[in-house]
Amino acid sequence: MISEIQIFKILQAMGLQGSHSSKRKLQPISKAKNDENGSAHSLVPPDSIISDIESYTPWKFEHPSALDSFERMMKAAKGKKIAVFLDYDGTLSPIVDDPDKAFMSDEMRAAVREVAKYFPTAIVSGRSREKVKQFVQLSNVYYAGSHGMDIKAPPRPVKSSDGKYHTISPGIKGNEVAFQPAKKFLPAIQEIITELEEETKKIQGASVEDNRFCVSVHFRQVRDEDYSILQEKVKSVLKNYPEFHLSEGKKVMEIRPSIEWDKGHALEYLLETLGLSNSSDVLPLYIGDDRTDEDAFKVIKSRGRGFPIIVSSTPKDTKASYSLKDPSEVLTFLSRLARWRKSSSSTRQHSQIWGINS
Ligand SMILES: O=P(O)(O)OC[C@H]1O[C@H](O[C@H]2O[C@H](CO)[C@@H](O)[C@H](O)[C@H]2O)[C@H](O)[C@@H](O)[C@@H]1O
Repeated sequence: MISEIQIFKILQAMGLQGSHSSKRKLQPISKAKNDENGSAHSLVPPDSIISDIESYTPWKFEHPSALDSFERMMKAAKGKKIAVFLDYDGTLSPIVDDPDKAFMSDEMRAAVREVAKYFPTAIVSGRSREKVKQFVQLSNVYYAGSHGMDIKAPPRPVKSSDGKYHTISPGIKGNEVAFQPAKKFLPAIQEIITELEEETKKIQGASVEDNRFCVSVHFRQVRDEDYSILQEKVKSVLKNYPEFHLSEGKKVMEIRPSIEWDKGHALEYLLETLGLSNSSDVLPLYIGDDRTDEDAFKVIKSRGRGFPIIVSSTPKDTKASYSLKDPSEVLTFLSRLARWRKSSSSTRQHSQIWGINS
C-alpha cells in the first residue's frame, strides 16, 4: 500500500496535482495508454501504483485514510485524552450472511482489549447490549446496545446541595448502572416482534432479530423479487405502531421507537458519565460503518475536535473526516493506536486512571 504522500508525489510528477490540500478536488484519472511500441510512457508508474491512484478518488482526499494520517492525528492528540467508541458489525466484525455468526476475530479482540487498557473505550452497537457483549467478551470496555438506547456506564455526575458535581470514579466494577431511555416501549416492541415473525415467516431468507429496544428485519438472504413484499409486510405491521419508525441499514430494516436518542446522544452520554464531556482536552475517536454511526460523527464534528472515522471501501456521503477500508484496516489502526500509547506511558498509570479490569 502506498501512502498519501507518495501518491501526491506521483500525481505531481504526472502534472495532475498542484499542492497538498485535502479540500482540492482531483479530476478522475484514467490509466495512460501504452505508446505505439507497446511500452508504457516514462511518466506512467507500474500497474499496482496505477490501481492505487485510481482508487484514490476525490472522496478519499476528503476522507483520508486514518492509517496514512495516523502520525498527524497523534500529533494533534499529544497531551490530550482520546476516548474510543467502536461500532460492532462491519467495524469490528466483517459483514456475514448470518447475523448470529458475526464473530469477532481473536486478533481484533486482543487489539480492542489493548486499546481499552490505555483509553476509555465503549462499543456502541445496534445489537442488544447483551448480544454485543457476548460477541466482544471484554470486561474492560463499556457497552451501549440498541443504537445507544441501552447503556451500561457509571452513573451520571450528580449535583449536590452545595452546588458541586460529584463524579463517580469511572469504571469501578459494580458501580455501573443501565441507562435505558426507551424502557416504556418494551411491551410494544415484543408485540411488534411477534407480529413481524408471523408476517414474514413465509418469506424465504427473512429473519427478525430482537435487539431489545429496537428490532431488525434482515433481508440479506431474501431473493430480490421478494424484497418489496417483505417491505410492505413490515410497513403494514408498523401502521399500528405510530410511535415507531423504520430506517434502513446494510440489507436490514431497523424499527426503532421515535425518541430523540441515537448513537450521537449515546456518545455524549458516555463522555459525560466518564467525566470527559467538558474538557477541551478530550478527543473522541469513533469508528463505524453504517448510517446510524453518522449521528455520532455529527456530534464529534459539532464539538469541533475528535476523530470521526468511517469504515468503507467505496465513496459514500458521510460526516466522517477519515476512513478505513474494512475491519482488517480497523484492526491495524487499533493495534497502532495501542502501541503508540504504550510507548508513551505505562499500563500502571492507566489502570490507576480508569480503574477497570482487563
Ligand atoms: O450498529 P451495528 O453494530 O453496526 O449494528 C447494525 C446492524 O448490524 C447487524 O446487521 C448487519 O450485520 C450482519 C452480520 O454481519 C449482516 O448479516 C446484516 O446484513 C447487517 O445489516 C445486526 O444483525 C443488526 O441487528 C444491526 O441493526
